Amino acid sequence: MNKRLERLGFAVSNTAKPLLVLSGITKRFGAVEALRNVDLDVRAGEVVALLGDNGAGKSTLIKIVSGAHPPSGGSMLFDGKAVRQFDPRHAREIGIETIYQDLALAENLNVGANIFLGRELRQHRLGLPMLDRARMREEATQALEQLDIHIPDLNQPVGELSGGQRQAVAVARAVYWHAKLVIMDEPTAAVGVGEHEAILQLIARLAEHGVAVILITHTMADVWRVADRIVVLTRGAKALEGTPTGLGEDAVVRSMLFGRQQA
Ligand SMILES: Nc1ncnc2c1ncn2[C@@H]1O[C@H](COP(=O)(O)OP(=O)(O)OP(=O)(O)O)[C@@H](O)[C@H]1O
Repeated sequence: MNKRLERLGFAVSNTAKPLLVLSGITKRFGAVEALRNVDLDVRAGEVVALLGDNGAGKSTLIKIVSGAHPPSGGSMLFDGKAVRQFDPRHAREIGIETIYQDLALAENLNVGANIFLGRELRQHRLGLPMLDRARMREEATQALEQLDIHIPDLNQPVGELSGGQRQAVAVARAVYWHAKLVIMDEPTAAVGVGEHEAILQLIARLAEHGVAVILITHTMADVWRVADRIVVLTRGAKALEGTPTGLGEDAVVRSMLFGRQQA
């Protein structure tokens, strides 16, 4: 199975151990303690929904995993190695891609150019490095096919695509660059009903291909559709953890509102 995925170009992790292990993560912003002693494991091919009310600490936690903030305390292991360098470029290099709501796409460029944004393929012609547009287009097409994403005209500027298609381009870019963990921040927040479904299917496909997904969402129905596990943060601490069926929606919502004691 892993060999086949590797041939398809997916980054394959050792599934026996968790891919991401956060232990005792704490984050302080001056007097504000945004995270308190948070533990979190995520395995390859697993979709973990990270839930919590506004200000619970979800963004802070994913910013630590994606290298945007260093933690104030605690440790992070990724793919069996301790992470000591917290910067977004390093996170991407080790296989952690974060898809924020703005998707970080260049609206005026086409799909292929977006997949290779900042990491363009070049070829030498007459001794000069030139963009290899043909190869980028070919590889972009393959990256989309691997995830069963259909975009009729790859020459269209990304700004003209629908919200779901743009989300798919951002995911294809992550997978093309060998993401082992994809963090998605409210991916269905700004899309229509049909597109919403397509994004859920995309998340499920990522997991089928062995990619781990951390999903931040406020939409409970999405959690029950795609998540293998739920982690609820309340006021910076982990309040609840378990499978959707094991926990049940009432307990999850109560925990989001009231925290550990009352859940
Ligand atoms: N850069 C910062 N400086 C100071 N305080 C911050 C900073 N970032 C976050 N916080 C504080 O940390 C706490 C957690 O915020 P965070 O944005 O992580 O929550 P959240 O669960 O993502 O909420 P939301 O769903 O509203 O985005 C809040 O009290 C917030 O005000």
